[in-house]
Amino acid sequence: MTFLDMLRGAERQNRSLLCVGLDPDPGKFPAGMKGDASRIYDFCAAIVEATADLVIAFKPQIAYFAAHRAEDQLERLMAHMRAVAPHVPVILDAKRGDIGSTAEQYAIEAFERYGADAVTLSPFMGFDSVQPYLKYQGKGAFLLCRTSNPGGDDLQNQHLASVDGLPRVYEHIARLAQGPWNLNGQLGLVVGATYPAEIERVRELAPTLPLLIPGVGAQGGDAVATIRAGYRAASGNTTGPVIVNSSRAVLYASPGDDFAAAARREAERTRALLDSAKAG
Ligand SMILES: O=c1ccn([C@@H]2O[C@H](COP(=O)(O)O)[C@@H](O)[C@H]2O)c(=O)[nH]1
Repeated sequence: MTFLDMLRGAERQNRSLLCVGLDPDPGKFPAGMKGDASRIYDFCAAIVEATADLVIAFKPQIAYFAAHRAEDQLERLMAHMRAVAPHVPVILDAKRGDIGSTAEQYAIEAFERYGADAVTLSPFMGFDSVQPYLKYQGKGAFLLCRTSNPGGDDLQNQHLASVDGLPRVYEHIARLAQGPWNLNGQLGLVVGATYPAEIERVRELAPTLPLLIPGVGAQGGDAVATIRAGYRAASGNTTGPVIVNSSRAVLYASPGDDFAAAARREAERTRALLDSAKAG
């Protein structure tokens, strides 16, 4: 089954557009675990178990594991997600981007070592830096397009004088991903919930691509505006799904031992908000 099939299946089965991001920070764990990096797996596994029926995807952010020498815990977590939620795709947020030979190694890391269904990539180094990931049939690759941080303006919002129509960089990325770069229909785009107008523009330029949209919750992105800008009711397989990520707001909904139950409540609340915005 391809990443896109899984995504559509999880959206249907869990009636959700919410992706729970797994950004484990031991400094924010509840009292019994606080500061203990050896409990990263336990913390994330509890979140996964509490939200497995509420999400369209999970998105572990690799930096939060690597920074604590916890790659082995990420491997265990990937296996756990497969066991607890086999219908939910996992997007490894790695933001890789390097020359082809190195990209081949990063692709092995994402798809063979961790068994991810999709990965996030920087398109900055061009198509040959993306191509190695596309050799993995059915796997997804999300290119950073219009990111959620204010500094995204520094490059992504600049005009490209060398391209017809003087598009902004993020518009050019969207066109490449919808068109010539998308050899086997594996590409998607990352667009920040903090910029609904740009989500709308990207949706216009890339109508069939899945959009991974971080920035609701802790970054203050507007969930309702996000859905209005990026969600289009499905017509067959030609409409690109939207995947709205929230990490810290879900993970740290309570500082106490009830963190998993609180995460579930926050995930339910966000899922309902996204769902209600589809109607409006
Ligand atoms: O443009 C981007 C691309 C990726 N991210 C990642 O998403 C989560 C957001 O976490 P929150 O706690 O919900 O703010 C995090 O892993 C980022 O690395 C992003 O925020 N913006």
